[in-house]
Amino acid sequence: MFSLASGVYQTYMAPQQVNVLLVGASSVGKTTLLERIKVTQFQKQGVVVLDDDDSPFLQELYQAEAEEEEELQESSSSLASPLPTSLPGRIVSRRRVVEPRSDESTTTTTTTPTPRPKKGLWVCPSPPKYQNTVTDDEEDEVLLPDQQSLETIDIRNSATTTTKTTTVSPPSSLSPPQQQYDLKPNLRMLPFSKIRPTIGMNLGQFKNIYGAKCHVWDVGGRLHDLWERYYEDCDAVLFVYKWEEEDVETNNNQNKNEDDDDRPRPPTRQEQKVLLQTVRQNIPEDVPFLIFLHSWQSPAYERYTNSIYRSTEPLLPTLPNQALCVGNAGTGQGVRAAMEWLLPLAKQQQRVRDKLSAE
Ligand SMILES: Nc1nc2c(ncn2[C@@H]2O[C@H](COP(=O)(O)OP(=O)(O)OP(=O)(O)O)[C@@H](O)[C@H]2O)c(=O)[nH]1
Ligand SMILES: [Mg+2]
Repeated sequence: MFSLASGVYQTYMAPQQVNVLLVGASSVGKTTLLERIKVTQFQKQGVVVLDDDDSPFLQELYQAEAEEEEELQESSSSLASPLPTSLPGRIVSRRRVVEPRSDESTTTTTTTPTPRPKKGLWVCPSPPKYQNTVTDDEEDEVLLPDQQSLETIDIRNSATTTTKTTTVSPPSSLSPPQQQYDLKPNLRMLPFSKIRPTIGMNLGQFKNIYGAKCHVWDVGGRLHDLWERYYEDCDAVLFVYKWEEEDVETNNNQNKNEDDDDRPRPPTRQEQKVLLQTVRQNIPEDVPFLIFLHSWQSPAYERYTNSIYRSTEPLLPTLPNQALCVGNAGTGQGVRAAMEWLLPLAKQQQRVRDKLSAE
């Protein structure tokens, strides 16, 4: 009887499981991003994925795009006009955006008609709610800091070899000093010094983010030959691309952290692009694909957002389920926005796939 009940639960009521493949070159901050996701406050309910051009949220995006273009025009005449500092993350996607549930403050209707983006790309500023919005008190999906664990699986031998390392709550003096975004109450991210190069794979398991049980596979950059083992089973891809103003070829020495001798040198733009193309070519178009432009210079990041988009134009989305998001794993900037784009869409696409295969 129990097995019948659990079968019914698994089939009809259990949250959908979404497998997210987290890849990118070595030392670009994938594991740091995973650690950030662990301490980020996400919504538990699902959000609705919309295609509808007339949604209030989209109207808001169009408005933001129009304002940004105006700003750009102004800034071309006066050079030093920084972007507003209130945008913790941005998403550019070709087609879909996520519509928060109606109780969210972002669904404000605009009375005046707003022009559409001219570039054919949607620039999505994170709604104001992303600014340190720690509102949900329920804390059941992420382990407390002193229980945090990083499950490392050695994929070179087989998936059966599993080692588990337990990490301890970091002393406050070690935590990154910058402003933190969307941090869960009473949690702190693992300090950078505790994040070591990944030899194998780290698995992050989340009980409920946007109504989905989420598994994040963080696969080490130096083992990129083995990434293909994961392509078939993933429902979404999070590709971390480290963005810097200058290519590392010209400032490699500045990039090297002290006591990081076991780390490979940071990848060049060209190396990252080749990797990105390789992964992109192997992932079907219907699988949501988010490029997370990881900008380490968080405080100056708002000032550079536009130049980031311009200098990374070849990365801009060309496929329907692809998006580009600028963020920072160290501070959490843009992380919530990225997951809010990725997970609901992954859930939706998974349902479409299941339906098609059942027919
Ligand atoms: N200042 C700063 N440093 C960061 C940030 N993210 C990562 N780092 C540093 O970069 C190092 C490498 O980050 P990881 O997350 O281990 O990189 P990775 O992509 O997982 O690398 P592999 O596991 O080798 O593939 C960390 O130990 C940090 O010291 C960031 O947002 N800001
Ligand atoms: Mg790693």
